[in-house]
Amino acid sequence: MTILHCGDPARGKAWAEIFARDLPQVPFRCWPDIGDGQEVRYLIAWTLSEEIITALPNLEVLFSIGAGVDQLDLSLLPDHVRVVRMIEPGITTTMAEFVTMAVLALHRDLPALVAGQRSGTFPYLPVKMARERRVGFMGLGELGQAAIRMLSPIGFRLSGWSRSPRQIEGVTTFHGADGMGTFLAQCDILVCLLPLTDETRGILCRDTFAQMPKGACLINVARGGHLVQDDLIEALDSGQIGAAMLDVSTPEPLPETHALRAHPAVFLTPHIAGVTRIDTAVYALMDALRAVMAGQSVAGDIDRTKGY
Ligand SMILES: O=CC(=O)O
Repeated sequence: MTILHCGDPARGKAWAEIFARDLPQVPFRCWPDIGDGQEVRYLIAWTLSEEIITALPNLEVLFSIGAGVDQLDLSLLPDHVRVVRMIEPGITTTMAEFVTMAVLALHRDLPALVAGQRSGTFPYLPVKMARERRVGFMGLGELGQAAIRMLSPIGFRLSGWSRSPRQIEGVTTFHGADGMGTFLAQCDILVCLLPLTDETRGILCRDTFAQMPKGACLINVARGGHLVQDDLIEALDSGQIGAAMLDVSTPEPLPETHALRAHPAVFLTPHIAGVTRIDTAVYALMDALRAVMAGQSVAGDIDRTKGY
């Protein structure tokens, strides 16, 4: 009953040592050193290949190294293989910190201030207080709720949209297709933290931007596939969207000549908002593995029919 790590060798080495100490009954191996492939019941990976899946005929559970699972080609997996995403304090905290930074940066017009520094105009822009700014979250899962908790004491007016109804203290919530228009109409800053599925691909598009207040801002810390990049460029150029902070793009990184790279109203970061931490994720992984071995459900269980 072996667990196989497939990814960054430094992380694999560190985790192998911690497993040997804390969960010695589950041998921990690092790809490509799989030993007897028949023994591997558990795989922890960021992406999948046919070569890996073919080498593991008795695989039972795939653990994602990340919070999302869309980067794993799940069609390679037999239907019975359970998929568990990573829920760990390192990702949650770094994501909440990043979103807080991004919301504050857009709230205080940082892109325009930086552009003003570069051009030497140093514009004296009107200043609003947090209680005058409406921040809306698309996606109210683990990461969205953590960011909301961090932002809440600053005083922003918080709202959220999700596929099915959610109640969160201090947050005005909307759901489903019917709730989308009303939600968007009151987003001065929109934060996307949705899982990427067939339904959410391209959700940040011309039609969505048109329903937001003129000059509203966008933060995408989910996946590049949520955003129709050409629609964003058009919305930025028309002033419908005032500024954007994008931690993800298609592809990553964007080509050097891409219009978003040099756009004065856009901040791009290299998919670094929420980071799986070597020192915290290993304990979350061991907890999830212990629960799985005891036949229990875990918070990160993925419904493979829904994709999240
Ligand atoms: O994008 C990062 C993750 O899925 O954790």
